[in-house]
Amino acid sequence: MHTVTLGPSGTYSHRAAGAVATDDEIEFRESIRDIVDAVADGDAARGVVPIENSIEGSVTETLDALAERDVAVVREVITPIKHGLLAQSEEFDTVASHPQALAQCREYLDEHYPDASIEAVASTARGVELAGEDPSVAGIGHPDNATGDLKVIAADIQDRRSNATRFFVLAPPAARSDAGGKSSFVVYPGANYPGLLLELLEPFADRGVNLTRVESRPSGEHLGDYLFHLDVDGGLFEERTQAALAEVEEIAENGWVRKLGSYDVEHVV
Ligand SMILES: O=C(O)C(=O)C[C@]1(C(=O)O)C=C[C@@H](O)C=C1
Repeated sequence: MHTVTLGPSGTYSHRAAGAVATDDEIEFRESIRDIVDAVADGDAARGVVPIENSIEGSVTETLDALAERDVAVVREVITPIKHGLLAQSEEFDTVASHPQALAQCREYLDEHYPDASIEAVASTARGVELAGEDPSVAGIGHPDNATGDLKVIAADIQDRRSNATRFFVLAPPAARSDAGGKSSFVVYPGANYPGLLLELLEPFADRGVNLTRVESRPSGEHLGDYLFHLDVDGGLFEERTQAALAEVEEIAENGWVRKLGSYDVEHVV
């Protein structure tokens, strides 16, 4: 079975997927939700999705899909993101890319192309594809995608030198593991009272388990109702992580806790 990730060929997700699969094992999907669904439904052995960027923050589509579908996180892949501006010539009036990439280059675009129209498309590679078909369009994406008539008009255009994205490698629930240096959970407390969030975090602090990310997302039930995504520096094989989680499960007894799994981190270029 295949590994699915965001297409077409040449996305940053595709590059990250190279850490877990060879090119002939990779299949492309048009949206993050399609990738999570393919893994949850057993149509793919692995899925690779972006979760967080150092400039733009969380990829909310991923967070929401992970809260809704039962999949395991089995690895984290971190890759540097160095964007190029790719076009047939400097005579373009539209810049097309994935919303995350456009946001990561916002200051550059405001300074150098203040009059350009901005077009959000499904992935960076899709924006570059449009630039290849239409001389009035430039795409933002990895410079290796400058093939055919496309040139790299500018390199390293992200607003910070160190731009990096974390990706999760997803697998069907049966592949969930307690082994690994990090773990991720989604908690829906099903309650709202003063100090609730503090209560949810204290079990980790009490045992010296470092929290590496806390993110709240609307539950979708009603305004002001949230679920929380937690990443911790600790594996579920560790007694301290299990004990902290057991306390969290008690606090969330009117809601639910999803263990996404424990995993190791890999840096790839
Ligand atoms: O469009 C792509 O190339 C993707 O793989 C998506 C994505 C993202 O959603 O964050 C991945 C890495 C970069 O941060 C920009 C875009």
